[in-house]
Amino acid sequence: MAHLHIKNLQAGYGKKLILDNINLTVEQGEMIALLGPSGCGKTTLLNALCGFVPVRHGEIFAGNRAVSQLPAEKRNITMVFQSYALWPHMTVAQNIGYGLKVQKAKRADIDARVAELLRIVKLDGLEHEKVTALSGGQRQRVALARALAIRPDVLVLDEPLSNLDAKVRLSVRHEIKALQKQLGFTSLIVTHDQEEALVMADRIAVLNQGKIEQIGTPEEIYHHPSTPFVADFMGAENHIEWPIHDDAFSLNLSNHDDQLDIYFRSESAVLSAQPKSESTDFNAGLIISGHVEQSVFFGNNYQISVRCGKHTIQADHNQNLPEHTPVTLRIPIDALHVFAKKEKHSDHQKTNIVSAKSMRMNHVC
Ligand SMILES: Nc1ncnc2c1ncn2[C@@H]1O[C@H](COP(=O)(O)OP(=O)(O)OP(=O)(O)O)[C@@H](O)[C@H]1O
Repeated sequence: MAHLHIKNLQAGYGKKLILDNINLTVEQGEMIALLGPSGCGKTTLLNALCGFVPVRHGEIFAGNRAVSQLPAEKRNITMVFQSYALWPHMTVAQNIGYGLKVQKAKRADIDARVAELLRIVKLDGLEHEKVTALSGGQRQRVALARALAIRPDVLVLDEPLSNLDAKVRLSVRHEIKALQKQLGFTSLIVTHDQEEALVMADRIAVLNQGKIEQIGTPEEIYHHPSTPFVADFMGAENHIEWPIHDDAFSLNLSNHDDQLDIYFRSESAVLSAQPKSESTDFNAGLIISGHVEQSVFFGNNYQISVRCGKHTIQADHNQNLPEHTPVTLRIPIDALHVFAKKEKHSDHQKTNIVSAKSMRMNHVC
């Protein structure tokens, strides 16, 4: 399969501009997940690639072909839809072979390709079934096989797993990933499930309001978010603005003038069920004192809501704690996502955590 190159792409509906200056390269055989909140433009981007939404500006290259002015059927970019979009009156084999039939391929070639794909998606034996007789997971495999049958340059998948129940979803997720590695298809997958993106994608592009905020490997996006939006979206749900005039919070910083936004995950907060004391190591990161407001069981641990002055901080803990228990939280410097606030009307700037760590700790707030 070919690689995909999207250059300065703008697209929208009527006068409404939805995608603004999208630049993205998907390498041959790579899977990129488009991740972002509802309405940020993920589906619009897939539709623009497939030719269902016109491109206003910019260019799309699939392989070395400029395709953005071609009609949908000439682009060789195929979509797997959330709702499967199978023909209900056709059998599994007829659905899979449909695209080849439209292309007027020879009967024998269609049969051979259909048989190959039935094997690949593990549906052999079901070729004569009506698709209405299949489970959701099986239908999605038919949809995938149908999309792959025509050997597209690029495969795009729009929330392909969201109609499946949780258990089937996990297995189909792994099947698609394994197929992608085995067949080496170039693909873009839309999801708003962050775990799905982390597990399936080679790289993740996080979209916010029609723009790409960050592109990187799952590890980069998870551990090194480059903007407050990405940090928050990827699960660093605790947010404080620094400086904070509250004795419950202590953080040693060398530069007292910094205006910072600090994000961290509940899993990074180390909780001890005792109040802050003389023996607390204030150089050990962000130290927060408070009391338990709520404790919720999550299976492998408890999520504890800790009231700290005006803030409520979420921390994971291995034990249930009664309401009002005094606690101290420690968040290591490495686990803090720190962003310097810039002038009004300009963006945040990522502050290098490593340099924050190496700062001389000379001030306890
Ligand atoms: N056919 C349409 N006509 C006008 N506006 C549309 C149309 N389709 C989508 N939009 C608008 O475009 C914006 C982006 O929609 P899009 O479906 O691309 O978002 P999304 O990120 O895929 O959202 P979701 O995760 O909810 O599917 C939204 O504001 C939406 O209301």
